[in-house]
Amino acid sequence: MNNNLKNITKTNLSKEWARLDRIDYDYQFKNGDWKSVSRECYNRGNGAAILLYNAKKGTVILTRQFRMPVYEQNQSEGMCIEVCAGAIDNNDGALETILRETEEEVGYRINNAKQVLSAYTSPGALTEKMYLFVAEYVDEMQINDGGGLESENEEIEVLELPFSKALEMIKTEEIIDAKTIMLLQYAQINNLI
Ligand SMILES: Nc1nc2c(ncn2[C@@H]2O[C@H](COP(=O)(O)OP(=O)(O)O[C@H]3O[C@H](CO)[C@@H](O)[C@H](O)[C@@H]3O)[C@@H](O)[C@H]2O)c(=O)[nH]1
Ligand SMILES: [Mg+2]
Repeated sequence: MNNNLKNITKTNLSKEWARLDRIDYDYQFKNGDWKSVSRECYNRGNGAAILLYNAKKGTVILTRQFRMPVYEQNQSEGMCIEVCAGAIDNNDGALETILRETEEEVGYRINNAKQVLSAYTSPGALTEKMYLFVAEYVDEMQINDGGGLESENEEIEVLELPFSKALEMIKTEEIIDAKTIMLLQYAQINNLI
C-alpha cells in the first residue's frame, strides 16, 4: 500500500506522561524523487467525547475547566468550554470510557450513547483519534454534581445551556474547542434538538 515509504525509524525524545517520538522516513514524491523526512509525533492515546442533549428542554450539557495548553496560547482563553471528554485507557473501549467520564465529569448516568463521528484532532502532530458520541439525557439521570476526580486534579464546572445559546457561543468564539464545535454542529445539521 505504501510503496512510497521506507526506512522508518523511531527515536524517543520524551516519555513522561505521554510519548514524544521523532520518526524519520524516506518518502517518494510524485515526481519519483525519494527524500528523507522527519516528523515529531506526540502519542497520548486516543479519546472519547460526548454531547449530552435534551430535545424536550432544548438544552445541552457542557463543561468548563482550566486547560494549560490553551492558556499558553492565549491567557484569556484558558478556561475552556467543552463537551464531556476523556482519554481512553489502554484496555477500555471508547463507549465504556465515555459512559464513565459522563458520570465522573458531569454526574449523569446514561446507559448508552451513539458514536456519530471519529476524528484525528491534529493529524500533523498528534497520533490521537477521537470518537465522538451523542446521547439524550433527562434530569432523572443525574446521580451527582460531577466535577471530575480530585485525585486527578480535575475541577470541572458543569454547564446546562440552551442549544441556541451554545451555537451562538461558537459564533462569538466563547466555544473554541474543535470536538465541541463538531458535535454541536452535528446536532444542528441532523436536527437532534
Ligand atoms: N501528570 C500529568 N497528568 C496529566 C497530563 N495530561 C493529562 N493528565 C491527567 O489525565 C487526566 C485526563 O483526564 P481525562 O478527562 O481522561 O482527559 P481530558 O484531559 O479531558 O482529555 C480529553 O480531551 C482532550 C482534549 O480534547 C483529548 O486530547 C483527550 O484525548 C481526551 O479526550 C487529567 O485530569 C490529568 O489528571 C500530563 O501531561 N501530566
Ligand atoms: Mg476530561
